[in-house]
Amino acid sequence: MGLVRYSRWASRLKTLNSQTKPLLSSSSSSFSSVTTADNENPGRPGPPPIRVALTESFGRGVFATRKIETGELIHTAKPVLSHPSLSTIHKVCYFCLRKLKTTDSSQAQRVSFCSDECQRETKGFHDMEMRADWSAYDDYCRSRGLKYPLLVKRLACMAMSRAASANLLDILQPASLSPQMIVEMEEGFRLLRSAFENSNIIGEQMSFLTKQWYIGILARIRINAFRIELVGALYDDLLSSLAASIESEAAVGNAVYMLPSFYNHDCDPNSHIIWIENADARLKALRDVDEGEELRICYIDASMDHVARQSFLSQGFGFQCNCLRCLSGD
Ligand SMILES: C[S@@+](CC[C@H](N)C(=O)[O-])C[C@H]1O[C@@H](n2cnc3c(N)ncnc32)[C@H](O)[C@@H]1O
Repeated sequence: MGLVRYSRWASRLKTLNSQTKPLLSSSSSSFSSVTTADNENPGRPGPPPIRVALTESFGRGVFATRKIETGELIHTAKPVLSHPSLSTIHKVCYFCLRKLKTTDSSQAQRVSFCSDECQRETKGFHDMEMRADWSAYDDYCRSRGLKYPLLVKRLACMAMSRAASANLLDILQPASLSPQMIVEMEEGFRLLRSAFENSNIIGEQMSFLTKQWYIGILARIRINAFRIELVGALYDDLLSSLAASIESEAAVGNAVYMLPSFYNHDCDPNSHIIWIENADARLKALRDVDEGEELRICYIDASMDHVARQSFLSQGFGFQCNCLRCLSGD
């Protein structure tokens, strides 16, 4: 998924499903780190004004539980899984993806952190990562231009060090995969497993690491991972008014979130997701949203024409877009 760069359609997605039964409450403990200002108690964070419920035709979606105003911060979210791109790995914090102020060329082979806090957060799984030789796995990703296997590697290390459950992503919708995609993933699985085996990590710690697990995680990451492009703090106010039409810098990495993964796509979205300085996501309203209206973001560059958008969504995410803009042929 990527930043929204374009939005011009008038909203017609009104009052969808205001009676729907919530599947997940936004204050649920499984969505730690989701915060917003409470209008009745200014200055005090309250539960965000959203709920996850079934939509009429796109599975689960996110709905406003009250009127939300243009530019309002709906909620923030911390990633449950993140990894820098291989090209930025020595330029950004290995945990939060914040750009590092200085990079020490004598330490070019080592990853760095922006703070002691980020280093502490990674302690368990980073120690596990350091025990194995990842050169063959990283070469496999680099030579094929793959980024998602890096997230699988990190989740595997988190699960082995008990920093996260191996089932962490089970709640997310998986992509349907073609037999050819599965064959291509098998090579990655073999390399991941042998990196652990060669570092003498064996037994119970590795019992979850089956081919089925590896493919299941990649299937979920394929639909739910976000490509992180940082816009920088100075852009925040501008973004509220210009609806994300500002070009951001190249991706610093990829990440998976829980609540943002339930936002459906629209080629004329009423909300968007942005990253200011690190992988902490901010979901903001692009226009006024009524209570009960579904909140949707744009997964791709909305300035593309109809054919290009459908092709991107079909090839990248495996679905045909049925938003109002596409249905109108625009
Ligand atoms: C990131 S998930 C969004 C949450 C998902 N609906 C769920 O139940 O978990 C993306 C998936 O939602 C569905 N979807 C989202 N936006 C859609 C759209 N505009 N048209 C058709 N299907 C859509 C597709 O199945 C897509 O693969």
